[in-house]
Amino acid sequence: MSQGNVANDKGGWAVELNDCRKSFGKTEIIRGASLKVKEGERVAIIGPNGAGKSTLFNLISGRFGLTSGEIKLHGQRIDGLRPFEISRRGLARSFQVSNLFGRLSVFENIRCAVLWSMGYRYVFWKFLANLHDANDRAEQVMRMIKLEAKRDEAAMNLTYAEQRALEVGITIAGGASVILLDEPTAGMSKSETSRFIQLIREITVGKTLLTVEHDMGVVFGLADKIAVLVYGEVIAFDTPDAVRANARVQEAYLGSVLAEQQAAGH
Ligand SMILES: Nc1ncnc2c1ncn2[C@@H]1O[C@H](COP(=O)(O)OP(=O)(O)OP(=O)(O)O)[C@@H](O)[C@H]1O
Repeated sequence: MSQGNVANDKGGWAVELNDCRKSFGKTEIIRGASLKVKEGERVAIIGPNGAGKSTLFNLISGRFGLTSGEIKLHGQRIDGLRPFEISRRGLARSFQVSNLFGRLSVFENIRCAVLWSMGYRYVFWKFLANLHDANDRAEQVMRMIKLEAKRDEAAMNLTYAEQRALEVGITIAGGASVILLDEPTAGMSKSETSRFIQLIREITVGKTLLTVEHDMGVVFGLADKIAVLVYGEVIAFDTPDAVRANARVQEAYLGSVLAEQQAAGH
């Protein structure tokens, strides 16, 4: 692994996992995973089915508690915090399962996410005072995800790719600095995927991105670095070229996956 232990130029790591472990009952699923992600880096987490990728996301976002180890966001411990507390500290995640309000319009879906992130759910006078800011931010996000033309369309009437773009818009609506995307291109056609990757690239400029992904085309096209998770351990964390050339990764995972995806024309 070429991952150093010295913090980057900005003076810190965006996300740090130190010897993280997670058991469900007697089964240990995350088995001493460590990872240090620099500010502004785009990292793809890959690995076989059941390796623990989604579990790792659930640990980082606070949905699950750690069995042992520590997780830091911008140098501050976040393990033990609740998901909304972690989200207020600037980490946002998307879900594989749709998070949209089907009957609400594109604009309303985004504005809900903006207001939620501002924390004005219950304080009505604050809500009114800040509605203007929320509207501006929602308009801005809608432009970023290129759905201005669908502004008043109900989310349930969008195409699948548009719904996924809206999901990403909702994830970034609060202006989080660290974004976790769980299989963002799952279920998309090849052309939708390449457009979507470009979109993710644009909207995550200057942000730290962690993504779980099965499509190696997406991984190699998007990631600055790749973390390979096998049986709950990060066995490699390096640039795409170095990971591709890593014999242990080839043997444990990548060799068979690349052969399969090439055969399937991906
Ligand atoms: N809440 C839970 N309770 C018990 N076992 C769980 C729970 N969540 C996940 N697991 C188990 O942990 C293992 C890892 O699951 P996880 O979904 O994290 O893997 P993954 O790498 O994301 O897999 P995939 O690529 O198939 O999505 C699986 O064996 C799963 O059954």
